[in-house]
Amino acid sequence: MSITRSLLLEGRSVPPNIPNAQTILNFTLAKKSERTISMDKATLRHQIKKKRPLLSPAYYDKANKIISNRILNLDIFQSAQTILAFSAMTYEFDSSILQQKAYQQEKKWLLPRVQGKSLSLHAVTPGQTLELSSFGIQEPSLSVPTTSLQDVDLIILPCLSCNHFGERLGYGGGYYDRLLMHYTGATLLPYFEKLMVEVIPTDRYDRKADLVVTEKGLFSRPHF
Ligand SMILES: Nc1nc2c(c(=O)[nH]1)N(C=O)[C@@H](CNc1ccc(C(=O)N[C@@H](CCC(=O)O)C(=O)O)cc1)CN2
Ligand SMILES: Nc1ncnc2c1ncn2[C@@H]1O[C@H](COP(=O)(O)OP(=O)(O)OP(=O)(O)O)[C@@H](O)[C@H]1O
Repeated sequence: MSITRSLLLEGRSVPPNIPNAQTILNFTLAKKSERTISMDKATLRHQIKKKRPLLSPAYYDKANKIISNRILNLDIFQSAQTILAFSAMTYEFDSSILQQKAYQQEKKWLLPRVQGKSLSLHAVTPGQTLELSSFGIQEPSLSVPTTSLQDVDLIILPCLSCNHFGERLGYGGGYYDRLLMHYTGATLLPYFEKLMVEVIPTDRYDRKADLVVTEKGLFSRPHF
């Protein structure tokens, strides 16, 4: 029985400023489950990081080429004028083939730079020198002009793992979750089938990618 109900049954008045016991319980359960989700994410990150080096360089190379070709054929890529991609770390999808094509088609190619808790978006030109960040990522230097998120037509997302529904697991910084909160355009998630899982732990901030592109095919998220 709730505290409120037992107070009422006893004929006592309920102080208006004390939260209902059920509310407190719900809050506690919600908090707990957020902690559980975050622990599940950490466990999955650990598992995937252990698995990545076991796959052959030939697998990554072949899958990367197939995925790149699939993306080059997509309307969403062909029509995008301004694309936000990322500089690949080891075992990540490498978008170099797409970048070359984008320049040939006079598209703007943006790379993110970590700025505290957020990402600034910089338009990089062919051959431009990048800087190694503290996370070990090649980033544009601060002096490279920034572009507003509103001008981005397509975001190519990085991940450590994902599923065919477009749910992604990143490195745990929450950078893309925060960025995507302010973005309404298209998102693509290129990834390797062998590092994907069926269930990705997600919290209320996680947003699904519109389209997952793997060496096996294209997977778009159901709209319901
Ligand atoms: N290529 C790439 N760039 C990106 C991201 C990403 O996931 N991939 N990010 C996505 O948000 C942002 C940077 N966020 C990051 C947050 C944490 C770690 C991290 O913990 N790195 C490990 C080592 C990584 C590895 O396994 O090689 C570390 O520093 O110990 C990396 C990136 C912006 N740029
Ligand atoms: N918009 C937001 N506002 C507040 N907290 C957020 C927001 N987005 C994510 N977070 C929090 O940031 C933390 C890291 O999030 P999460 O583990 O999902 O990162 P990730 O998706 O793996 O990383 P990334 O987005 O950088 O690839 C979580 O505690 C999450 O709840």
